[in-house]
Amino acid sequence: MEWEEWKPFYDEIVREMGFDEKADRKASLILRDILLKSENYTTISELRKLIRERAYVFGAGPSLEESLKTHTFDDGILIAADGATSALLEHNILPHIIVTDLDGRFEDIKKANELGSFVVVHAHGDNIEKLKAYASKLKNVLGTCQTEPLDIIYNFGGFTDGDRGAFLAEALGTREACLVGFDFGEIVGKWSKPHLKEHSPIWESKRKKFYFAQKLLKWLEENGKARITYL
Ligand SMILES: Nc1ncnc2c1ncn2[C@@H]1O[C@H](COP(=O)(O)OP(=O)(O)OP(=O)(O)O)[C@@H](O)[C@H]1O
Ligand SMILES: Nc1nc2c(c(=O)[nH]1)N=C(CO)CN2
Ligand SMILES: [Mg+2]
Repeated sequence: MEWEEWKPFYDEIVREMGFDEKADRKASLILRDILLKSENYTTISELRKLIRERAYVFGAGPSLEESLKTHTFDDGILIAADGATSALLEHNILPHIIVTDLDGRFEDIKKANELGSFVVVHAHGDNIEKLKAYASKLKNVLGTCQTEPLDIIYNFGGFTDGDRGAFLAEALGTREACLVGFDFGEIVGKWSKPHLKEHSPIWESKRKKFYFAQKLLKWLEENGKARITYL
């Protein structure tokens, strides 16, 4: 998704969610500084080397568990949205790429990163403290933002960790993005937040996030090159 295509979605998201666009822009500059200082950043060309015809993108919906029990996922590149990383690790599956705004279980993200997962870290106005605490502790980080892209900070489009995973798969050039554990609906999967012990009824801000995630995935289905499928 190009910047001009993303901007109208972003404007609506800022309005509806009540985000501070200036803080989002500041977060992007902060992440850039951290990555430049730590020299731990990577580029889209490095990630493109991993690409396969099929990408599996794992969301944190309740159906994820059953899918992990019944499929091997050995015929594609594996992209985990944030909290889904913990579920994959529990099933001894290491994602090639993790897409996160750093509000998942950091110990699991760090463990996967040490074992070889690339981490796509998203900067926004509400995770500046997390960026400062964690971004320099990772290696092989690709930075993303939701404001104008910078030299080493990319914007492929997409809002939540899950739909950004699908937009990343498209940007990497996969032919098919198969979405696993993307249930949306009324129940939030227990991997979505470190404090959740069980799958939980949806709360208001999450409902809005799911609305935009679905709207963006519909756009991708209609306008992207990759075929979007659901498991
Ligand atoms: N029922 C569901 N429960 C949880 N995640 C889901 C569900 N259906 C789809 N997903 C996708 O899986 C992704 C899991 O990411 P996660 O919830 O960890 O982070 P997030 O996008 O940062 O959300 P938040 O900002 O609310 O923490 C979501 O972004 C969403 O796109
Ligand atoms: N400013 C801001 N931006 C975001 C936020 C958020 O909570 N605040 N959450 C996201 C992932 O769901 C993506 N972008
Ligand atoms: Mg997250």
